[in-house]
Formats: sequence, structure tokens, C-alpha cells
Amino acid sequence: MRHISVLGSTGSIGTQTLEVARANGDIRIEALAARGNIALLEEQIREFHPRTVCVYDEAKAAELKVKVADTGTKVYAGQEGLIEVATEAKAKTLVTGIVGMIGIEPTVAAIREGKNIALANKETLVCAGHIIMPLAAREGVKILPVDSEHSAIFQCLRGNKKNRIRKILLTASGGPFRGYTRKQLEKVTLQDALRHPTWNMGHKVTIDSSTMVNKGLELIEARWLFDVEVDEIEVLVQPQSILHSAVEFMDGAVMAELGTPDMKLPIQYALYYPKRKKLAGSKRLDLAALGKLDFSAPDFKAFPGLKLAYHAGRLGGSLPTVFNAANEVAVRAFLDEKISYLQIASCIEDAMEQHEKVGLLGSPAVSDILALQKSTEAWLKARYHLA
Ligand SMILES: NC(=O)C1=CN([C@@H]2O[C@H](COP(=O)(O)OP(=O)(O)OC[C@H]3O[C@@H](n4cnc5c(N)ncnc54)[C@H](OP(=O)(O)O)[C@@H]3O)[C@@H](O)[C@H]2O)C=CC1
Ligand SMILES: CC(=O)[C@@H](O)[C@H](O)COP(=O)(O)O
Ligand SMILES: [Mn+2]
Repeated sequence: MRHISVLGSTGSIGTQTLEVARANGDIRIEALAARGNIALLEEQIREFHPRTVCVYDEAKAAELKVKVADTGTKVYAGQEGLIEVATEAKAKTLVTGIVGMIGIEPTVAAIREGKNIALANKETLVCAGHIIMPLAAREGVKILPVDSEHSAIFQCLRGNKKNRIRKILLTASGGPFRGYTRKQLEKVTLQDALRHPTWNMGHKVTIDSSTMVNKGLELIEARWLFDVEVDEIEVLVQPQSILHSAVEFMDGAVMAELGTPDMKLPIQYALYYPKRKKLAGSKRLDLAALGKLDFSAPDFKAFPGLKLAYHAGRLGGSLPTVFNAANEVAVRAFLDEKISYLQIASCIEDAMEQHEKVGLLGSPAVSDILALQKSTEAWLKARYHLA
């Protein structure tokens, strides 16, 4: 039996993690956390009988407590509740399917308690990779990538740990606006941006994919997971999302992982690593039916978020936190229809410029990262008149 806890159990990654658990039958769900979707959380409690749950929203947590009083599941709220879920004693692995920087503290707490991390929450590594990776090594825990590209790279590197790599080829679908000019991007709407061509995901990561900021976050995520410089990572547009990423070795050999776009595969791989198991209900890849795969270079001019990510990754320190924090504020504002699509990248650029003027922190602690998140949010809200 595998014992896991899930942060973000009501979201895209969370529900697919529970699908994998349901299909396999030998994964015990010890703890679950969500922000406020108590209707779905109650269903999950009644099906999986976790010991502990957290609802971040305090009023909703109180409501759920009454609803599930008959179940024996303990209900917590807020940040303390997230830590309870992340450190639930019986769990061996924490799946971080929560979105945003809110995932940093519970992930650190889980590692300190010796839990392996099945990591989907890329924002945590972008801001705190310099803390997470050495801490995990000291505690002897595994950081198992769930993000599809990073799972692919991780799989390509198996058995090749001692061979130096020349570069990582990080693939990108290009999002719904692949091929668009800046002029065309001026007119796109929220609904257009939410129409991802290949993956069905939560709103925040879907907007990130459309701006290519997702690839920027993944660039820095890969830098930490695989201990490479960002300039050893090349972004490659692969519109079908079939080739999930690749590694080029010193002798010129390129190894890639291919599959249908289905997150259950990387989730299951992380949960059973190093074992491969049949994936229930998955569509098999039929290359002959597919006929061809397309590749192209990314358009840095149309999607400046990617260029900003390389810059943040090269300078490091506190700049990736500002890159990420500004993006979180901007995406929220875009989803609330308070700023236009092109203003997302402007927000990030402005916040980074401002931070560089003030001066970067070399190796920010978690408290510095969270303080920077607050100051970046306040600065952007004032500058862009966001309520
Ligand atoms: N979806 C995908 O295919 C992929 C996602 N990722 C990454 O995985 C993470 C999750 O993405 P995704 O599943 O799409 O996101 P969703 O928006 O679908 O789900 C987010 C989950 O996090 C919960 N949540 C949000 N804020 C809080 C909070 N303050 N406290 C507790 N729970 C909270 C939500 O709860 P509630 O429902 O109650 O609001 C929900 O369960 C992101 O970092 C994303 O970049 C990476 C690769 C692929
Ligand atoms: C499924 C997954 O891993 C997403 O992060 C995906 O990468 C988004 O697609 P883009 O390549 O469009 O960013
Ligand atoms: Mn990805």
C-alpha cells in the first residue's frame, strides 16, 4: 500500500491523482487540502476516508466540519491546516497539486518531515529551488516531477546519471496563440486565452501556457530539478504535445519521452517510481495514425514572458520570485478582466525592473520570498490601479 496526501485535491492535478488512486486500488489517501470547494471535498472524504483535510477558507472549513462530523475525518483551516495535511504522519508522499506560491511553506514542512514530494506546483521550485533541492538532499527525500516535461526529462535521464548532458530540450505546445503577432495579441480575450489546444488544466496554468510564461516557469523548474544552467535548456515548440521533452547527451544522442497528452501518466509514474504500471483507461500513442510531429523555435518577441524568465533564471537570487509573484498578480487581474492580455507581460517586466533597481537578494529565505510576494503585489496593485 502507498500512503499519500494531496494538496489541491479538487483541482485538475488533484482529481487526476485521485483517479490514479481509484484505478490502482493500492494507494491510501491520508490527507487532502483545497481552498473552498467543499462540495467536491466532501465527496472525496466519503470515498477515500482521509484522516485529515484542510479547507483554506475558514468559513467553508467550519461548514464542512459540520457536514462530515459522522466520518471521523479531522478538518483544519488556513495555512496551519495546509501544514497539517502536508505533514500527516501516515503519508509517505505529498502530491503538490496546489496552485501558486501558497505551496512553498507546506512543501518545505513536508520535506522536513521526510515526505517524498510528487511535485506539480512549479511555483515552489521557481521561487525556492535553492532551498528545496538541498533540503531534500539533506533529508534523503525524493523530489519526483509531475509536470509533464520534467517527468519526461526525468525518465530520459534514468540510467544516464553519470553521462553529462549537452542540453535539455524543453517542449512547449505554443498555446492557443502560437504564430500570433504582437498586433494580433492586442485583441485576444480571456475566453480565447483559456482555450488550450492540447491540455485541459486549471485556469492559472492555462493562462500561463498562452503567454509562454508557463515555459518560463518550467525553465527555472528544470534548472533546479536537473541542476543545470538555464542556458543549457532550449525551448522547442511541439504543437501536438506528444514529445514531452528530450535530453541531448555529449555524443549527440537525443533521448525523448513521447505519449498522448495525459497527466495521469506522469502522476502515476511519480507515485510508483521507479516502477512502471499499466495506466488504466489511457489512450495509446499511435504514431502511424499521427503521421508527423512539428517542431519550431519559440517567438521571443511575441511572448516576452519567456525572455524575462531566462533573464530571471540567469540572475537568480530573488529575481525568479519577483517574476513569479508578478505573474500571479497579473494572471489573477487578467482572469478578473482588470487588465488586458498584453499587460500580463508588462506587469512582470515592470516588477522585475523595479526589483533590480532596489537590488536583488542573493539567496532569499522562505520569509524573504513571502515578504517579496507581498511587496510585489502591493507595488503592482498601486501601479496598475488594481483594487
Ligand atoms: N493541470 C495540469 O495539467 C498541470 C498543472 N501543473 C501545476 O500544478 C499546479 C496545480 O494546477 P491545476 O491542478 O491545473 O490547478 P487547479 O486550479 O485546477 O487546482 C488548484 C487546486 O489548488 C487548490 N487551492 C488553491 N489555492 C489554495 C489554497 N490557498 N489552499 C488550499 N488549496 C488551494 C484548489 O482548491 P479549490 O478547488 O477549492 O479552489 C484546487 O484544488 C499548478 O502549479 C500548475 O502549474 C503542472 C503541470 C500540469
Ligand atoms: C501538462 C503540462 O505539463 C503543462 O504544464 C503543459 O506544459 C502546458 O502546456 P504548454 O506547453 O502550452 O505550456
Ligand atoms: Mn508542463
